[in-house]
Amino acid sequence: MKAYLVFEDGEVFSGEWIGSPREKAGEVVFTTGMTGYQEVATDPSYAGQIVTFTYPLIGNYGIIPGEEESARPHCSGVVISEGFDSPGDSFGEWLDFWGIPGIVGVDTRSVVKKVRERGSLRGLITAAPDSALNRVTWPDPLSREWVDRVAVAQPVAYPETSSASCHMVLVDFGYKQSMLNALLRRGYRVTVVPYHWPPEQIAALQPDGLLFSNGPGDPKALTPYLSGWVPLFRKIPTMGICLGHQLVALAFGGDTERLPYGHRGSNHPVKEEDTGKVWITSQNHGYTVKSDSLDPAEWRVTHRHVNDGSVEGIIHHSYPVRAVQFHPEAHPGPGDAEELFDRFLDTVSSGKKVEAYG
Ligand SMILES: NC(=O)CC[C@H](N)C(=O)O
Repeated sequence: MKAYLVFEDGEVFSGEWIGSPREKAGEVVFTTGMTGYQEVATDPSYAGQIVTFTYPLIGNYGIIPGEEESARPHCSGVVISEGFDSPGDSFGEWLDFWGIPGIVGVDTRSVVKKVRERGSLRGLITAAPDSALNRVTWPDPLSREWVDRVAVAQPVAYPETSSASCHMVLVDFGYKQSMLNALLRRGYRVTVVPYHWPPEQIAALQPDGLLFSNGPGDPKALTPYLSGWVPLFRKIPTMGICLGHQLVALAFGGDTERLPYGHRGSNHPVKEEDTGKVWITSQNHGYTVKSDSLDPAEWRVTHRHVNDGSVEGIIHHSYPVRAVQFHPEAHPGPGDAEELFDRFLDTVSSGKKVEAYG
């Protein structure tokens, strides 16, 4: 069956259907990872987005149980150059099962060039391109609906029973499984809590540390939930990742803005300002913390993107709070930055002050 990717400016790309035969709209983004299509599709941060894979062959190693980043795929659709379906564990059948449409056989280089030149654009995967733009309702990234769709509604404890003395609270905006795994692997007991819980309710759990998770949409959609966090940040070692990083900055009066077309992929170079070391990082974000929006008397920028100089990491001078825009848990992508968990958790377990883990 023919499928079409219709951009909001009217340009149409054609291909063949893959996955579920239903029309869906979303922000068209691209990811440059060479592998990891299953992790990308199940990363809750992609909710509301149509993901274009720049790697030309997708589906070639099937679906691998246990590699999901959450219980199901969340993206609105996928755009693929060449698809490969291995019988029995086919990416296309898996997308179909979960109701996600896709288009294959597309000139993805041209799609990516368009998004890079025009900036972030919305699009629609459809079988009827002619009247498509008249009937579409575009998803609103400033809606909290995206986070509500993917985040927990009730607290969940991991493992179910644990004698671990160190307790981490993961404030959930749509966390990736590998973020939770990174904590469990290091022997922590973790409670995942809904993002809308007031800080006092979270403090009552007596966490030794807080992790603010990744998540979909515009961080400013969450600003009503950020008041009251700063006093907690003063006392409890906290790390923010991706959306969590943006929210930590907003909670302290910083500002965020949209990048022209985002950073998504497993090959983003990030420089650690202190050491000059460059890590190759896994990324998936469309927004960024504005460089000059944080008070330098309070904050130091620890990491910057090598390509565009955007802020990739921050640390507070006196509170035990740090945050990174990239994904130290990787999945998909290289583990260069994984040591950040160890630095953070060192501080959590020893009660050391922030200076020790910069
Ligand atoms: N992976 C994430 O947490 C993404 C954060 C935010 N939704 C952005 O696109 O910038």
